[in-house]
Amino acid sequence: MSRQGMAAHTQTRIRTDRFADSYTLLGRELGRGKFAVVKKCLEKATGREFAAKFLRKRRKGEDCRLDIINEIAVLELAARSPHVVDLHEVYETPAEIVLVLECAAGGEIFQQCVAEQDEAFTEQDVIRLVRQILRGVAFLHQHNVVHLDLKPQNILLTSSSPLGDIRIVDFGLSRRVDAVREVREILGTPEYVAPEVLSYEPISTATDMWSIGVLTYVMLTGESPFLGDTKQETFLNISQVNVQFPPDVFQGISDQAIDFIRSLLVKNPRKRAKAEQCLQHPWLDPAPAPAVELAAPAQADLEQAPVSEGSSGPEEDEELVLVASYMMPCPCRQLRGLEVRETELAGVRKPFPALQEIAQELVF
Ligand SMILES: Nc1ncnc2c1ncn2[C@@H]1O[C@H](COP(=O)(O)OP(=O)(O)OP(=O)(O)O)[C@@H](O)[C@H]1O
Repeated sequence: MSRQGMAAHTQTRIRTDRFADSYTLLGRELGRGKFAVVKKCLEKATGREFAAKFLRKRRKGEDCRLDIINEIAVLELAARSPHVVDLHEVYETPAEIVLVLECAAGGEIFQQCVAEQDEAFTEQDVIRLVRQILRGVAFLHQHNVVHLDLKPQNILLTSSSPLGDIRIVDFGLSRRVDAVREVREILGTPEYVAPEVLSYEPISTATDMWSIGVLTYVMLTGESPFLGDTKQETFLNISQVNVQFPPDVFQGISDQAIDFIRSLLVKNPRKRAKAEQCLQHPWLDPAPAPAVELAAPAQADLEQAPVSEGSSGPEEDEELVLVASYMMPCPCRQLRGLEVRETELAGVRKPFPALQEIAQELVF
């Protein structure tokens, strides 16, 4: 893998004492990727729960320690964003590096993306969560870092019921964009990669924005817009921007949501909306209601205002106000599980696959 755009240093002290002396592993795995397994653990000294990500240093016969150092450096840089998972500690053994991360107990948003109607996200949920994803990604982009693997499996929740807040994870493919001149290999997960990645054109912050367009489509409908029966079909759909918004699939979803997705699924990266612009899209940032004279609330009322369980700070308080201004009901999943839609692309595109069918592989 190209090392262009990768950080070579970290600030976190890398501990070489035994992880097991300070942490107890709990229960089953939280998840796994190609070269890592993530397990819940308890810090003995504090009783706090964390997620330990055990990363193999040797992969396919190659020493990949520097890839992990880059992942750590990006997590350090993003420590000030509340929407990126926190890095607590790092351990190293001869074979592995262990990242002790904040535990995002609500799991992957993927579960809700493919859930039945009752448990699936409503449009209001998606608005709140996409706003948080954009804030996290805008933070990275302001620091010239691209994630390059944004997909529902890498967007976690602090809690699932009640629906908590977003934590972005897996910075294994992240790069500094100012240092990347060309990409010699195709990075990312097939369904979410941008056309420029497939045509070996330069990657940029816009590459993540494409993935956010795909992600939003999946969060709202449970369907993957470009997924074909084969990787080749998926790539063809992406490079031709073969995207449909069938009325049955989008029943009950606002036109503004579709407009938002369209602003991101644009072939020319320069014409794609940027993270900061997206945050101002009317779908996410409705124009303020005409000024109405409201009686100022009494101080006592302010002090007793209820706090949302999913709230993690002043930013979420602001969101409560915005969410309250969206009153449109949205039965996003009315047609979930019914027939596959018939479109011109019926032979090419297929509905979102079941969890176990997802190939979480890199493309080379
Ligand atoms: N901090 C966390 N809290 C809870 N679960 C987590 C956390 N970090 C990762 N996971 C779970 O573990 C899975 C794998 O983690 P991650 O994507 O970081 O591994 P990876 O090996 O880098 O993956 P990939 O092969 O897709 O690049 C995630 O999809 C998620 O389900």
